[in-house]
Amino acid sequence: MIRNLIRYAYRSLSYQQLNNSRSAKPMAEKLLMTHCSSFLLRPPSTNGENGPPSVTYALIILNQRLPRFSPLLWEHAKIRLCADGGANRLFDNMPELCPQEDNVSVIHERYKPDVIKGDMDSIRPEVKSFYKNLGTKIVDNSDDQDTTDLHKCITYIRDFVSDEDKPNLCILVAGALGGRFDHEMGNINTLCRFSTTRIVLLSDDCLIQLLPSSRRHEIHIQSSVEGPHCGLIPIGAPSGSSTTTGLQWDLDNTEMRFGGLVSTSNIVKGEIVTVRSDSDLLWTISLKKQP
Ligand SMILES: Nc1ncnc2c1ncn2[C@@H]1O[C@H](COP(=O)(O)OP(=O)(O)OP(=O)(O)O)[C@@H](O)[C@H]1O
Ligand SMILES: Cc1ncc(C[n+]2csc(CCO)c2C)c(N)n1
Repeated sequence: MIRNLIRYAYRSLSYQQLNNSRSAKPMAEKLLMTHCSSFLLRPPSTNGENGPPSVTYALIILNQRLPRFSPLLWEHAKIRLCADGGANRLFDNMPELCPQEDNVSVIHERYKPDVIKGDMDSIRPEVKSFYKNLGTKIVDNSDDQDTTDLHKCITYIRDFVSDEDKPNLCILVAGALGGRFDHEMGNINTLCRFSTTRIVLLSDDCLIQLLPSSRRHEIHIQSSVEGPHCGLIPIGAPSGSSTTTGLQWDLDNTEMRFGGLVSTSNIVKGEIVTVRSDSDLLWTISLKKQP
C-alpha cells in the first residue's frame, strides 16, 4: 500500500514536471535592431548607396554651439526644427560652417528651418521675424513650463510623421551635449521619455542613443567618422545582465549600476558591436575630429 502511494506520488510529480517543462516555452529570441551613423557620411547621390535608405531623418537644432557637421545632418533630414534659441544658433553659426559660400544671406535663406518651436524665451525677436518672413512655422508653447523645448519639438515630429513612417523615423539632435549639465540631463531624459523613438543626441565630440532592452542590438561602426572610444551605461536603474561582442572590454552577463561598474572608456574593436541587456542602456561613441 505504502509502496503504491509512493509510486503514485512519484508518477504525479514527474507528470507535473513534464507538464511544466512543456508549458515553459523556450525564451523568445529578441528582435534585432540595427544602428548605423551613416548620417555622418555624405548623403548618397542616388537613394540607397550609402546607409539604410528606409530611414527618415528629422533634425532638431538646440541652443548650443552647432556641431561642425550640421550642414551634413541638414542634408539628410526631411524635416528640420529649431528648439527656441536653437534658431539663434542656426542664424549665427551656420555661415561659419559653410566656408565655400561667402554670401551670408544665401546661407540664411538656404538653411531655413521648417518649424521653430518652444517657449520662445530665448529666440531673438529679429531672428524669429526673419525666419517667419521666409515661411518658417512658429509654434509658441510658452504656456508649457513643464517640458523642455527639445521635448516639444519631438512631439511635433511624432505628430507630423505618418504612422506608416514612424518605425523608420530617426531624430537627430544637434547641440545636445556640452555646456549646462541640467540641459544635458534633460536631453538624456527625453531619450527615456520617448524610448520607442530612435533619437540620437549629438555634439562635436560624441553621440548618445538609447538601446531598448526589448531588442538585441547590432551597431555598425562607421570607423571613418566614429570611435574608438565608447561606453554603455545603464540609466534610471541598475542593469542585471548585459552581454556584448566587438569591444575591448566585453560584458559577459555583467551587472552594471551607478555606484558599481558602468562601462566607460571602452574601445570598439570590431566593425560590428552587439549588445543584449535586461535593461535599457545608453550607447555612446566618440566622433572623430577629421573624418
Ligand atoms: N548648454 C546646453 N547644453 C545642452 N543642451 C542645451 C543647452 N542649452 C540649451 N539646450 C537645449 O536647447 C533647448 C532650447 O534651449 P533654450 O535656451 O531655448 O531653452 P530654455 O528653455 O530657454 O532654457 P532655460 O530657460 O533653462 O535657460 C533646450 O530645451 C535644451 O534641450
Ligand atoms: C519640478 C520642475 N522643475 C523644473 C521645472 C522648470 N522647467 C522644466 S521644463 C521648463 C521649460 C523650459 O523651456 C521649465 C521652466 C518645472 N516645471 N518643474
